[in-house]
Amino acid sequence: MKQSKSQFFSKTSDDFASISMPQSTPKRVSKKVKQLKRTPLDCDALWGWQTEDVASAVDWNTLQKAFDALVAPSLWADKLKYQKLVQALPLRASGSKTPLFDLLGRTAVKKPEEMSESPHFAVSSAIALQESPGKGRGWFATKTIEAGTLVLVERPLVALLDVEWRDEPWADCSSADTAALGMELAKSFSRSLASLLEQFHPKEPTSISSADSEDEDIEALTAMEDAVASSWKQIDLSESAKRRLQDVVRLNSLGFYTNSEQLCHHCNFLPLTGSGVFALASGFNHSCEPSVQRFSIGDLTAFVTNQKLEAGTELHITYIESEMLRAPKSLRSQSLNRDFTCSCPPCGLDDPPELKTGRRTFMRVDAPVQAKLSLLPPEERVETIAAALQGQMDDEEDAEEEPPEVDEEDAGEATKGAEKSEKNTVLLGKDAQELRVAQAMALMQLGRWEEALQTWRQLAAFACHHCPPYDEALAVFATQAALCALEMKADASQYVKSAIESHRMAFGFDCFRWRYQREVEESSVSAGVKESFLSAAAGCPLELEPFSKAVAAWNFSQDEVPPAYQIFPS
Ligand SMILES: C[S@@+](CC[C@H](N)C(=O)[O-])C[C@H]1O[C@@H](n2cnc3c(N)ncnc32)[C@H](O)[C@@H]1O
Repeated sequence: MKQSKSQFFSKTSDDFASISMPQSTPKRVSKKVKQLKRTPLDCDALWGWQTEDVASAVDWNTLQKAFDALVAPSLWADKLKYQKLVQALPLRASGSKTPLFDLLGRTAVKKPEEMSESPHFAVSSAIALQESPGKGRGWFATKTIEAGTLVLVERPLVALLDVEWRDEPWADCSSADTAALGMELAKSFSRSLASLLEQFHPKEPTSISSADSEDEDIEALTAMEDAVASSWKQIDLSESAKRRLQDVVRLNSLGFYTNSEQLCHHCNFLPLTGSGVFALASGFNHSCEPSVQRFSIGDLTAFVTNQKLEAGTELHITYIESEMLRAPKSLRSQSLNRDFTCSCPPCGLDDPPELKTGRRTFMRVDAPVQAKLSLLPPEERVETIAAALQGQMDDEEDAEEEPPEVDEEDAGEATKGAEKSEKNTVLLGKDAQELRVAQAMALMQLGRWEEALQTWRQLAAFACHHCPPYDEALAVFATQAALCALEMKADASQYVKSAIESHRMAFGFDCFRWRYQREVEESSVSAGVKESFLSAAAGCPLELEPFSKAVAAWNFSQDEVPPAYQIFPS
């Protein structure tokens, strides 16, 4: 199932309805955290390419070959460490060689010949870091940028793979990923890194806590705090400066996930999942109407515009999942759980009254629910999911009750409402999408191609109507729809075209065949259909259309577009 992305996380933020990947059960070993030696990071030696056209400047061929070699089974069996990943995935590009500090507004002290061997980033010369009123720094367009433009590819300054800390006794703590990354930062600490991080947000330690201490295992939490304290012990900084740096990690780290939108073989890439602090990407502010989306190849993370941007416009990403962006404001801000209140246009709108009154129960489609569903025979899975999409749950355990979010001025109204209202069950769009994916896959397993096609169309309709333009999931939904249509011996050309074009726009360059070959090979359709699809995709001309035209080509009926969220009883 699609992996949820935590963006500049606070991973505790969306645990009220998390859709997390099933993770391998951490081994409970009570061992001391290994203090691995790291060379202090020399940020003065970091540089990258500044260029007008990032997509053509990057040497994708070399990168793709290196990636394929990395994930080839013989190498894949090794326990991967982040340091190995960095060496294995080269970022080669062209353009003007620019020291990192120059882009951050401080002149680099090193001469070009003293710079490191490999570049750290490739950035568009059409964007610049500037002051963003009320938000600190932000990235702005300095000239018109078209939709589907790659503006930045960057390797993190400091990063860690999740598999590197999953065996720690504190791995289940809600802020374990941030703590692990903070410890990694301490290990690579240097003067130049300190100087670079001075420009990062926040400037002072914050009081917002990342841990949801109510449900935490106190022993594990203490072990984690001890490990963090021990890793910072050797660093010659005040306690407040150390706390600030841990906040810098918490408020600036980005998770990276390879091929996260794919459905048939995403598990192959789980060992590549990690998180890092990026020098340039940490300048992106949040909006619930983001104009930039991202994807990763290992730790190399790329940022692509999803709409045309005029000079002077700020580029935003989303810090929450794209399927949450049309959820009610109170749920979005709960998911965001950050040190700011979003003031984007949708955040100016009020929530529907039924969400302000009474008690609400969320239907969660998280890892345990997904695991339970996957154990059901396909027919039963299809029926169970159909019932769940109508708000019927067998298992009260799969629901999570929450008090309503109430504005002070609505409090009187809400109390009145609570007395008379029944309990509402909320099915968020992101959970409904997970259910539909599981349903469509089960229908394909059963050879019920027509119903599967209808479900893939609904998934695509949701992505087109409730997610930012060219959501990455659209490519996979269109691919699966095409495979079903081909099994039905129906015309699949529109779906193939949509898969190729939406993929090009979401990923900023044409790499569909490279990314999707395996996804298609692992699908449950016949070998002949796989072959037909791949040859149709190879022969499909790339005609990029405006998003509205690309959506119109699907010809969705009104009934096919699922709501952004549902409240039962409706
Ligand atoms: C990853 S940093 C983004 C860059 C940051 N503005 C800076 O000056 O370094 C995240 C922080 O930026 C601020 N921020 C991001 N999006 C914002 C928004 N929409 N409104 C206000 N502040 C925002 C918040 O303080 C947040 O914790």
